[in-house]
Amino acid sequence: MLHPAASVIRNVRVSDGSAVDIRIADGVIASVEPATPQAPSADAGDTGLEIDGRGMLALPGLVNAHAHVDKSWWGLPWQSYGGEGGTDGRIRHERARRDELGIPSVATTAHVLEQFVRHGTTSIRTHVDVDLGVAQRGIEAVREAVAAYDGALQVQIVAFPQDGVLRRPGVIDLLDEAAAAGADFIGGLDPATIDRDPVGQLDALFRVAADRGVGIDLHLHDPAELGAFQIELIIDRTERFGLAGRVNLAHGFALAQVGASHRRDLLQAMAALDITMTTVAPLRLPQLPLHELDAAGVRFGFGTDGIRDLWSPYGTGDLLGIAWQYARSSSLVRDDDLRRVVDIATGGSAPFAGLPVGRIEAGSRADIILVDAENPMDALVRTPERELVVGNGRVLFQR
Ligand SMILES: O=c1cc[nH]c(=O)[nH]1
Repeated sequence: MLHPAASVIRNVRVSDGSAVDIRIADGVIASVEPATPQAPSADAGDTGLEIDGRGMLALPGLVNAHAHVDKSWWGLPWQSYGGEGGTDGRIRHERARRDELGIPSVATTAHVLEQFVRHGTTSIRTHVDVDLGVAQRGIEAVREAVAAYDGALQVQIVAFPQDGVLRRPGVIDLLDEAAAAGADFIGGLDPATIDRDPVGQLDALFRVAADRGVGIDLHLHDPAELGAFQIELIIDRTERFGLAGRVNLAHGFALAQVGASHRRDLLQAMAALDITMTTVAPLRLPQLPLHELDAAGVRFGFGTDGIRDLWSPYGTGDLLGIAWQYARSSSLVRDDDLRRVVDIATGGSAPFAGLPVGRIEAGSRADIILVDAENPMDALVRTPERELVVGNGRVLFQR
């Protein structure tokens, strides 16, 4: 894939409203200077493209902190959902149909990455199914699809036991193998309702993570008190296995469903161990409360979840759209809150994803998007098209 380098993006506005030129060298922002009237040359020259930003708003690249890039049918004809509901119903549907669709594959993963990129995502944490059917095949396909970006797209891999851990003997060994082979995290899934053995699943996962020196990023859909009980088990093990700062709770619906005082206790304990969260801002459920997470110091990021896959046909790959959904369904209207949501979406509070914080400032990785918007709040509430997407100083998409 040809992604030409950019040497300067002239005449863009940054979040304080000032007009600047952003100079880029070796994938990094070299300087942010007051805009000069100079006309850009269309020629890439030796150092890279000079791009006219036409007064648009520059934001750091979006961070998609919870994705499933391995399991989409994007690029294939429409696939009608024919499975049952619920987590286990969707798992069975996926396993019944993925082989006939050639999932996982490099080609379908490449389609998903392309959708993320054209919507401004430059960093991704993706869960990738590891189970008795596909073993490490999904991870291999994802690595190959990502390699086409030659470092312009940052991707972390979570080896994800979508089909369960203890109920499928052999899966824990596959997770161990994935961790030994370089997966950044191992995942887990509803230890109580999928394996029906929360202590057993969590002990097994924490042992592998501690032995292999990787983190844990665990899907927890289980609701209310059942979910909260498992969060307590996770907190306890994070401390005992010495994994502070390396554990993420994906979804964690329970946190928004238990009573305020129980939530406060959980958040305090999570913050003390830097247990982070990712949310896909589910429409039908209460959102993670922004002010309470911020007050406790629990960092969180947004994700798209899987898009157009055998779990659900929904999803466009627009992470800013997920941030919009979160803000809107949390009834956030004040500028400070809207700015904070944009800050989270652009990675301001997601270094937990092991990714550099996105900033439009000298020294930051040159992950930059341009949108035709007045300011970050306007960009969030209108989610305008992404006009330009630059990753690691290279032009990944231009409208
Ligand atoms: O467990 C889950 C949840 C959403 N999407 C998935 O692929 N798996």
